[in-house]
Amino acid sequence: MPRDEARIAAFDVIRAVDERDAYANLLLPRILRDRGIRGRDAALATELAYGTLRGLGTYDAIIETCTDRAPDPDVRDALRLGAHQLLRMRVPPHAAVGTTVDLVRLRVGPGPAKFANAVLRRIASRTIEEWVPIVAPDAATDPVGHLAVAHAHPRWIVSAFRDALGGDAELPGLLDADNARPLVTLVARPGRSSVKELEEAGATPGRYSPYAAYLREGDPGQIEAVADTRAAVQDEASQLVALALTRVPLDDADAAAGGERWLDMCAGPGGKAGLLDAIATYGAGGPAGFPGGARLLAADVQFHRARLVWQTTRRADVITADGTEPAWRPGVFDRVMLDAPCTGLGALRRRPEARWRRDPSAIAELGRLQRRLLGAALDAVRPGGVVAYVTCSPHLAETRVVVGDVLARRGDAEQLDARAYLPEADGLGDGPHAQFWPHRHGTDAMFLAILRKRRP
Ligand SMILES: C[S@@+](CC[C@H](N)C(=O)[O-])C[C@H]1O[C@@H](n2cnc3c(N)ncnc32)[C@H](O)[C@@H]1O
Repeated sequence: MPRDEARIAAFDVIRAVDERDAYANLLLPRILRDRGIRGRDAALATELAYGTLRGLGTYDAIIETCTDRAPDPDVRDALRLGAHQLLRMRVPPHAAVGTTVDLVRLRVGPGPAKFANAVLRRIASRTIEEWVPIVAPDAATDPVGHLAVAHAHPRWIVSAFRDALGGDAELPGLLDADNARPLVTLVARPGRSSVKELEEAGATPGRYSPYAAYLREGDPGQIEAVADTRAAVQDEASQLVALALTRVPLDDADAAAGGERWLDMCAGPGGKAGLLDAIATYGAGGPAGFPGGARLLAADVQFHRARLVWQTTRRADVITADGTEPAWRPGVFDRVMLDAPCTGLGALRRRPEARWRRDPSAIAELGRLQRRLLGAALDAVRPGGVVAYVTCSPHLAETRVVVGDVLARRGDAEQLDARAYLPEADGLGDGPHAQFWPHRHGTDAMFLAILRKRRP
């Protein structure tokens, strides 16, 4: 019988994530390439690995109900993989059970295979709709706990999303959007590529960003414009927050004199810097857009991430520097992008295991760093200049609270209505900040606040 390469690959990825904190989105492509797994088998391995990792919380609750002793970690990983096939994929039960038992026999041994067989049969006795009321807290008395198990998210993340959304109504939609594979979105960097060029390579125009194109199938790395950094993979909200910064008018004498100076303070790996570099050089390409002729300095505290920025930009100056101990003179920049280090809770759909790894205790420390960086960004910008504070997280403690605290502490900045610079998108919230959402916009949950430094 031929070896079930797709399931073996998925199992090996799940084991590596569990055992040594590997990143599935880095490891899986390597395993597929090294083992020559392509086409439908590669697609199956991806769905098995990513789907299982996303659903861990739900599957573990069900496995616990179906066992009288805790399984060894390798057996538990196989049971999780089997549970995903039984409960969320259209794999016939006999095939899901049989292939998982074979996998346990191959990778662990014959004794555990018998045990796995018994547990999987119990799991297969109910559908996911029947299991959830059994293993999840009651929805009426503990709605957050219920959603956490039903939609496979840690409870603290569901709570944080509920706070950021301001209620329960949209929560199931948001959690479902996190569980779906995101579209691959490309950016055609203006002056260097065009949406038309990406369309010719098989993509379709994006919904919001004038530079976006969706790639429904195929490897983006094979597209010529992507291979030579004229285009790139970039979430549409990421494109829009960078564009928004360049749209804020600086209608005063300082801006008119000579070209503008821009700073991207936390630039690695260079998604936003790549777009800002192209707009700085060639202009935004639209009637109201920035006309070009600016100079971008891109910095990151980590050398290897600064290197990635250097590889993806053309004209920008790129340095390794700590934004909290600036390597630049204060008050010299017209526009500053601060895409702050954050929990990344807005991009959970991209990294299947990330939700189970994030630790709420990191928020306090990140919050201190975010406040210091935002203070430093305001120091770096000249009076009349603007700062974009961006996070790929909707968590209030990383977004509104940080901006509110920094504004309250210093009297030299005011918040603009960021939504005014994002006319393409609605549903961005009550302002003055803008909050994108996966379930509303099909983008990451990106947050943008725009601050203007007051004149003395
Ligand atoms: C959210 S990522 C930026 C993503 C990037 N703007 C993009 O679009 O590709 C945050 C970055 O901040 C960097 N960073 C963290 N602390 C920093 C500091 N004190 N100064 C400068 N960069 C820092 C991290 O190395 C990381 O690359």
